[in-house]
Amino acid sequence: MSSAQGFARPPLPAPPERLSGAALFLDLDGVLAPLAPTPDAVGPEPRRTRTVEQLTHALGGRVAVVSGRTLAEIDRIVDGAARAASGVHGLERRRADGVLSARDPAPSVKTALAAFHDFAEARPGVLVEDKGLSAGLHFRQAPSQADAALALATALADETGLALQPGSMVLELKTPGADKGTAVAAFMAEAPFVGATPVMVGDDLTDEAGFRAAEALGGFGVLVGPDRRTAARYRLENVEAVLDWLGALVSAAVEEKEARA
Ligand SMILES: O=P(O)(O)OC[C@H]1O[C@H](O[C@H]2O[C@H](CO)[C@@H](O)[C@H](O)[C@H]2O)[C@H](O)[C@@H](O)[C@@H]1O
Repeated sequence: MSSAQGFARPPLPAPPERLSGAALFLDLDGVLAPLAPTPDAVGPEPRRTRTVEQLTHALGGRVAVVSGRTLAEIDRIVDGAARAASGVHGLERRRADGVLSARDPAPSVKTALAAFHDFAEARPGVLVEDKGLSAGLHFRQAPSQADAALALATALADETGLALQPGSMVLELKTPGADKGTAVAAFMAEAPFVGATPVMVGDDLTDEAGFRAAEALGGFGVLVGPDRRTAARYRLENVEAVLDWLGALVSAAVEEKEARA
């Protein structure tokens, strides 16, 4: 992005197509799946499922989906292909060996949900998402409500102590205490991730914590979508480019294994 757009640095390059000893942390919406009008409109897609399966195999299991969605939603959308996964912005996690852990939901998530439902009732197109550990207020289909939604969510965050997580045409109030960075760090302390180079791939503000964690642990972030102020070191244009790049990583890992055999 140019200095005329607010900061001065060269455009971010595309990531390398060969990564030895990498661990991949993949965001879901906007990275593995194109954005859709509503959360429910995103469903399983064979190329996505195959790519996550092949990558997991090629990297010896060092792949996790790290999403704002719940684990149940991740499993629905990637059709069970993600062995390791973290849901609700780091608040719940399934290790590669299947062990589950989650924060206790803050009781005030229910207060936020009630207020979001009251808000949505009077505003066609606004949707409320109940994720247990967090409450989401979606306005993709009612963009004129963005300012009012922000005012409500900000006031509720002040009142309840819930963490405000802005996303793509969504505002979430979540149980405090974790983010995608803490999820990446937790995976990296366990088998089969320990000792690998973490690579976080994401598009959203919630992914910045993951980019920073990957950098701090000797790896890097890959931003998906338009360039912006970011902690990521590389950039890919869209979901199609992500799937192509992951496919190239699979081929390179297979070649490397064959050369060693
Ligand atoms: O961390 P992610 O995997 O990127 O999840 C972020 C949020 O994704 C979902 O909402 C977004 O995608 C929807 C479907 O494309 C879209 O309709 C919505 O406007 C986006 O904000 C999901 O519903 C949220 O729970 C996730 O936090």
